[in-house]
Amino acid sequence: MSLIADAQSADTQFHEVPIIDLSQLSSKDPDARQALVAAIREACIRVGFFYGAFLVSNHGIPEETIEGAKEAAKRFFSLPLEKKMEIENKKQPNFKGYSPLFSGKNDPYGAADLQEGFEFGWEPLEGTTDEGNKEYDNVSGAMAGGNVWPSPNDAAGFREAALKYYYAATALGKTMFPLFAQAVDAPADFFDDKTKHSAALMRLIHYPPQTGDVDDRTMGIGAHTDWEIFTILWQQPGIQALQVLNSSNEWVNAPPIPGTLVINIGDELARMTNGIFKSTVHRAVNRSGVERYSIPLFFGIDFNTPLEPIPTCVSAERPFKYEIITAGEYIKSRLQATYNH
Ligand SMILES: O=C(O)CCC(=O)C(=O)O
Ligand SMILES: [Fe+2]
Repeated sequence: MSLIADAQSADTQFHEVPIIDLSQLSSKDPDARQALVAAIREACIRVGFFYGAFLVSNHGIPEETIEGAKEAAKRFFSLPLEKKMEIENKKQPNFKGYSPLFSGKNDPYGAADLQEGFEFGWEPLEGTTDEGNKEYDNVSGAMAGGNVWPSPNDAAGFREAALKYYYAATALGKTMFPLFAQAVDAPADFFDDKTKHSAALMRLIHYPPQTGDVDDRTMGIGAHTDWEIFTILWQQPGIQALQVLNSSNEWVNAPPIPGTLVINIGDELARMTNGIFKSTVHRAVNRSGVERYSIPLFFGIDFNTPLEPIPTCVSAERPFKYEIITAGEYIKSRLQATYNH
């Protein structure tokens, strides 16, 4: 069946987030590849979220890299507020840096978010090679501007640990673009010329425990969709916080599952697929009584690239329904709406 016919006949109800085994991510076996592409297509049409499971192989983000980033985040967030505010995101043209508690409001109809975060994009790390990213250009367009970091005197090793995770997660992400392309019947290399510069933004998030006398409306992150092509999310083991909205407006829990990462579609890919792939609403609330950390990597197409339709996703009966703007213009407008509320 064609992609559009598949999308029209799909049952878009779900009561759990599907698990897809990505161990065969780089397999050259055509049958294994086809099965994987079909599973991704089905999950992205129906749910917009899946757990990428790595039952046989590791996902390429070593446990010590995850642990290093989480520990670095812990140390950074425990700094005095005035230190963190020196690199406040609102002082930067592209909202990189630190966002304090209640500074973001992801759900315009909800309360401000009970979380603090630190956001950054690609930059080289001395003494390592990151071959895929040599052409990176962060000087032009809507998202121009580099990263800001806490002083090494305050947060020794923070930048190194954060960038190490970033490289591992973007390397994994690069292997996923061909899958998403094939899942919409586009050539496997469809995203290659649109992802030369790693327009991936990584966020370290700290959710204080939300206990006692708290407003029911308060969320760690209010109901929202992500903005890029897809997100790779690491969530702290053992704590239920993330929830995904189904088409009956019920919140479906997406607890952490060991050996998996959560992968979800963002608005850029929903737009490029003309709504065939879902950018699904989700939220997180930490009522566990203990601190929670999570690390999303939001992997978009290059900021100066327009969000144009993928040809297989439009037809005479299904014309493109979005205004064409660049990825950078889109991301910048979402950042402004979230932090200048
Ligand atoms: O912390 C989580 O589990 C979700 C975070 C999230 O949805 C986001 O930052 O966009
Ligand atoms: Fe999100």
